Amino acid sequence: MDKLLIRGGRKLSGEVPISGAKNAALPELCAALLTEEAVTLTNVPRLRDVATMRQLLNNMGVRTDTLGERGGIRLQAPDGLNPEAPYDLVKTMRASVLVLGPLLARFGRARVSLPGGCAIGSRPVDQHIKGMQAMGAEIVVEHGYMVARLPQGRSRLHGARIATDMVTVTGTENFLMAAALAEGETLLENAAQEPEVTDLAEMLIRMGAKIEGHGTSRIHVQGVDRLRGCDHQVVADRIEAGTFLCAVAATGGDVLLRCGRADHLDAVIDKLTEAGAEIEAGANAAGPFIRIRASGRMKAQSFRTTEYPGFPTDMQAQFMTVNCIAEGTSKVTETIFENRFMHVNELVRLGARIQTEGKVAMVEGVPRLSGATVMATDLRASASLVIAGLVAEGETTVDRIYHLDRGYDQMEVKLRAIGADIERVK
Ligand SMILES: CC(=O)N[C@H]1[C@@H](OP(=O)(O)OP(=O)(O)OC[C@H]2O[C@@H](n3ccc(=O)[nH]c3=O)[C@H](O)[C@@H]2O)O[C@H](CO)[C@@H](O)[C@@H]1O
Ligand SMILES: C=C(OP(=O)(O)O)C(=O)O
Repeated sequence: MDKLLIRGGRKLSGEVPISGAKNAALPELCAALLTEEAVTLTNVPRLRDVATMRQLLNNMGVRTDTLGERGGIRLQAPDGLNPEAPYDLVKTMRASVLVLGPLLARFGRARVSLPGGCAIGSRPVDQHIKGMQAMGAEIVVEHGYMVARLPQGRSRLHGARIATDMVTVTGTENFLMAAALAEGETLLENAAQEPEVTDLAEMLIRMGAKIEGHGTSRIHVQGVDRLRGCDHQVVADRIEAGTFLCAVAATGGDVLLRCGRADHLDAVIDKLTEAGAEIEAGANAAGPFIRIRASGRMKAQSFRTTEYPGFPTDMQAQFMTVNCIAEGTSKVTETIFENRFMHVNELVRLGARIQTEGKVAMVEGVPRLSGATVMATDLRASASLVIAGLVAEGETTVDRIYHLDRGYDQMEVKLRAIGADIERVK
């Protein structure tokens, strides 16, 4: 099993290219199921989750070809494929649930394993099921699978008003894909406004879907009879960009994030600026960029995770590490997932002072952390430990980094290029 070995204490400087977003690429790979024509995605990040999604699609009969160096993937989903997502593939990646909407919309049936619980909480899919049922699907859960089909005599889902009990990102994405090919109009209330949802909607519109209101909490979809192929570039990963911003805020330095979208990271950038980092957003010939300059100790920042455009839960762990070595005490409240403080005990092993009670972590900043062996428990927890290792005195080993590889495109290579002393060991 791979580990990361980090010798802390170096400032970071230089340029980092930001990859395409995992959370946009995954639904967009699934959107290729909606048409028999070829779909080409570019800027797809090199991640374990992307490989798993490809495997899942290949297993159904979708052809996927890698194109060149720029993260290009061409997909073609023929008629008559096997609309099944087996447990072995689904268990490693919750985003597999995103095949449900497109399979039902195009083939009228799907058999998708329930994703099950994971390190950050129970993560049920009841809203996905409720929404598909509102669009006319019959769904039973048996032997750990969602077995979905259209009633006898129907060949398409129908439009519906879907108001979810909470804002759900993959739920909204599943409904968007299903509604794009349904008969009639769908109204999504309480829809997720995350940039990845908007990027998927833009891809679907390129495929011929009729969607309005994406990027707001009310999305209208007028279903069409068929969708066509398209070319689409995956939006930049705001969470990868935010993670590098936190790394520089923690270590100090001057780094430019190429292709980073500051407009998708307002809540994080506001907090980092209040903490004392200088952040500039702009654009050059290569596209948008974010530049961060940081020196000395940051000032601790309290925050509360909420849906976009609020502070993202996927940045909570990384910002907590910044708070661990900042001046002052901060209160971090996690409102999205029930169990997303798994990094706390590991950060404490590095010398952090954190107390948790339910959804709240109180972090008392300390002047320094000291290297130790720590264990990654989930994707963003891993990133928070890497940042902690970059500032800790001495050597830190981060074990179980397969979690990190699910969602970061060569993180250690990018960090080394800006001066970090970090290596992957087997
Ligand atoms: C692949 C992907 O895009 N993953 C992101 C997506 O996950 P994901 O789409 O799984 O997260 P959701 O937005 O659905 O979850 C929000 C909350 O709703 C609950 N819920 C959700 C659906 C449902 O049917 N029932 C239910 O109870 C969840 O348990 C959670 O407490 O959004 C999360 C919240 O921004 C991010 O942390 C993940 O990185
Ligand atoms: C929780 C995350 O991803 P997933 O929903 O794929 O588990 C994440 O990206 O931080």
